Amino acid sequence: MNLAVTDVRLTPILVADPPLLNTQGVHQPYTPRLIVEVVTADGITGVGETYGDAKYLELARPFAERLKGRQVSDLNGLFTVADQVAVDASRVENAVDVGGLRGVQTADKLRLSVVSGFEVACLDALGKALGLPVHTLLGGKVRDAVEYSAYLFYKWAGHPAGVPAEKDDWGAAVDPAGVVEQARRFKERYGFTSFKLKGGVFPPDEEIAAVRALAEAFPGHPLRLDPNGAWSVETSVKVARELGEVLEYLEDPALGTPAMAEVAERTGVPLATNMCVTTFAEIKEAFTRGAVQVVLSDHHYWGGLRNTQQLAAVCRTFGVGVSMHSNTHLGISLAAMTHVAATVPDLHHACDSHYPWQSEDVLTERLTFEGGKVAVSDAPGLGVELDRERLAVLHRRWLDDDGALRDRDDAAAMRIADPEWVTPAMPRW
Ligand SMILES: O=C([O-])C(=O)C[C@H](O)[C@@H](O)C(=O)[O-]
Ligand SMILES: [Mg+2]
Repeated sequence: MNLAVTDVRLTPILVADPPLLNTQGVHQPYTPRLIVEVVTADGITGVGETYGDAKYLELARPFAERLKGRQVSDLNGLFTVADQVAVDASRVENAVDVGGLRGVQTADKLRLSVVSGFEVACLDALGKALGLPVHTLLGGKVRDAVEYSAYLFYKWAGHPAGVPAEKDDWGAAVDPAGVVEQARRFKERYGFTSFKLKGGVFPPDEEIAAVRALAEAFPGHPLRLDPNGAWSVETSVKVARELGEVLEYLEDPALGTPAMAEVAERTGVPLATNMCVTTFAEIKEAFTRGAVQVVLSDHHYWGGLRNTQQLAAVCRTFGVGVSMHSNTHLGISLAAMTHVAATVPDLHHACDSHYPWQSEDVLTERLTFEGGKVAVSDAPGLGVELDRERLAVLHRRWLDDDGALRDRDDAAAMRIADPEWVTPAMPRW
């Protein structure tokens, strides 16, 4: 068996995205992703996926060159390769990514996001070479299916008139009734029983009303609200007190560890985060101050599946829960999340996934949710197959773009509907 990497293919693509609202603005009609393929000397191809914005591509290209000749089994070596890839200082100057939706932005974190795409591709190739599923390479699954939550968004029925976009059949959701209707559809279509509402879009009282409406429509179902740090400590405390009884947890109500610690202390409502703890370096302060009770790992920016397992071990040590965060992603990443989540013993919260919002994929067969769960594949590797024709179509879209969509910019998309829109200063409320 020859596990040497002989070729690496990087394919940036643009995938359709509905007009989902968040505190920064609204999703653009197409969003960038990067598909990574690693080919071994034996002709086995492994696939991975990560962010596709220009700054990730810039790093992925020299990374791919350095990977050639290395073994797909040399997973630790991926971090050595990452250290050799220079990050342009201007890429980390703003200190936050996508207006903070992915937490702090550092050179290391950019590198880790790139590593994750290659790590998943190497694990897929290694698993195919050995005839073993990725979860076995990670030590073995402890469950046969992974539970996901419905990721509810306030949304418009369509992107602004005149903007080229794909249509979606979810309709609008801009008030409590719309949110409940969306949740019903999520339940009907996928069987989800946990619901997360992306907040920070409307004044807190409107979002409180939406969560109350969900609690009434789905009694006993776990509910979460995530305003992406849009609230002050006082507002967070008020919302936490009003919704404490019905929330499984409140996600990133306020920005930063000190603010989160104060909210946690004053309310006792469990707080989750994918914003204030996004790197190992941020753990110590947050955990010792009791600022977060659940860390939402994202294998993309934590540096892959094995780093996610390490994060889970640290969380376990401190008695902090762990679950999975999601940005827009395709089936390769859902498969990767499912494999790693299957190996985490104490996963007590349904994971987040944007996947139901993605009508397009690069797989021959979409992954499916049954009863809100994705079955853990026992096929070699990730258990997914790339659809080259679809990949080519979505890559063509990326090639044809003038650059406006190659970097995610929710504020720019919002300005098309509202030319006065400026990214809100935080806290917004
Ligand atoms: O849980 C979160 O904070 C996210 O999923 C961040 C995402 O960027 C989400 O807000 C989005 O896609 O609008
Ligand atoms: Mg979040």
